[in-house]
Amino acid sequence: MNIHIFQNQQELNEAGAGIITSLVQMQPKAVLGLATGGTPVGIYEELVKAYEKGRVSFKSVTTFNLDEYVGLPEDHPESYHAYMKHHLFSQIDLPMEQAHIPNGNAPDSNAECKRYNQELEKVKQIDLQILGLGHNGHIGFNEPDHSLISGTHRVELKPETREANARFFSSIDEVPTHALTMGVGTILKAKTILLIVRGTDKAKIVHRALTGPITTEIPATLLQTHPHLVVLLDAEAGRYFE
Ligand SMILES: O=P(O)(O)OC[C@H]1O[C@](O)(CO)[C@@H](O)[C@@H]1O
Repeated sequence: MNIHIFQNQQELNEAGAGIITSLVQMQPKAVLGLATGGTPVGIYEELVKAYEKGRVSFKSVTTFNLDEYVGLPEDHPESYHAYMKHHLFSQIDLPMEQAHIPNGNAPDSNAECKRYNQELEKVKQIDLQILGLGHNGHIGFNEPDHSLISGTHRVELKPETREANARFFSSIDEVPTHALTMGVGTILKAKTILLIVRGTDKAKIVHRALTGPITTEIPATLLQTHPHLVVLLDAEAGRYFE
């Protein structure tokens, strides 16, 4: 595991975008696993800048998003479809048929999860999986539980996750109760995982996740088993590592 701690957000964003850009430059057909939420926004901004400067092209890249809310229309501003379009896809040359996001509005969630798993199986491996971290240790929307599911599945969001994400909605009642998420098995199969964590409020959980006993009650602890885990922390999130 490689842990890097940055003194400011810009340095972290540039480092994160630099890792992704270098990969795509070396491997134009790279498969990227993408995350949403507040954490990767600055990194996506830097990726767009790199694209605009002609330093990288995404025309042969394939992407798979980690998750999507169940029941939010795709054009709802807080759907992860809308998020990806806004922060990245509309600003780069990635062909949309190469971008995959679970369909949270599919009439049959199980069939949709199966379809997503089949799409994932068509690519041999995700080359680089970007991950944020939930306050309760979730990765993707794999919430703490007695056991975890390997492939894409439907989950009920924990109250603390809905509370944390309520900041993006006008009230907590609008936060969906369920989501579709890639499973931990798929996440751990990625060749490299790039975990990004920011803020004092995540300092304890990221330290616990990366240094404490492995347990499904803190899904991110499973990342300790990954052979190529790169962790980017801001100084606030990294305070217990110093
Ligand atoms: O980056 P945030 O908004 O703190 O969210 C943490 C994680 O939880 C999620 O909202 C659930 O997947 C992710 O989008 C994010 O990586």
